[in-house]
Amino acid sequence: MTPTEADSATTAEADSVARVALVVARFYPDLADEITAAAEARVDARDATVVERVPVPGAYDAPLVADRLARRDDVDAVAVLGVVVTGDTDHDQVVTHATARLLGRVALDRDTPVGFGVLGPDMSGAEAHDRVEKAASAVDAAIDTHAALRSVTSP
Ligand SMILES: Nc1c(NC[C@H](O)[C@H](O)[C@H](O)CO)[nH]c(=O)[nH]c1=O
Ligand SMILES: CC(=O)[C@@H](O)COP(=O)(O)O
Repeated sequence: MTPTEADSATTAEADSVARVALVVARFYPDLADEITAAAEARVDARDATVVERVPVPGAYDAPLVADRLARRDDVDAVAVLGVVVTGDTDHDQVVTHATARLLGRVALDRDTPVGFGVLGPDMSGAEAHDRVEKAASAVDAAIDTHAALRSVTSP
């Protein structure tokens, strides 16, 4: 292989590595740590790379940060991770539905995949613990959507 061929092969390889940003709602810190570890394992399994990890206080605070990250040229996809647990009121419904809706807007406005890895509503902490892998699968969804976009975008 000539140096020029080697360079273009390296560039093509770099181009195919999805660059993922993680936004982590830390409202329940232990669960957030579990989900982050699982999400980073998914990134590794996909031969992708984490370009940024940004903690936010709660799920509802994630869309603004996801939007800022989705504007960046070095971010191919964003995954938002967190847990919304049921309390005494319907606060969990309000937070989860608003977060989901706003994150959908980020994806469309920024033309960037935003994986939804927020567990809840109608969920206890124990149930969330059992669903850590489901939250982490938002990474796969974001990477797969990035690949889908590449396949349908005109050169
Ligand atoms: N109850 C939960 C929240 N609530 C907090 C909001 O997400 C937000 O931080 C607050 O309203 C200030 O903007 N967040 C979670 O992630 N999980 C919950 O169970
Ligand atoms: C339990 C929580 O973290 C949150 O969903 C809010 O709880 P509450 O409905 O009791 O205000």
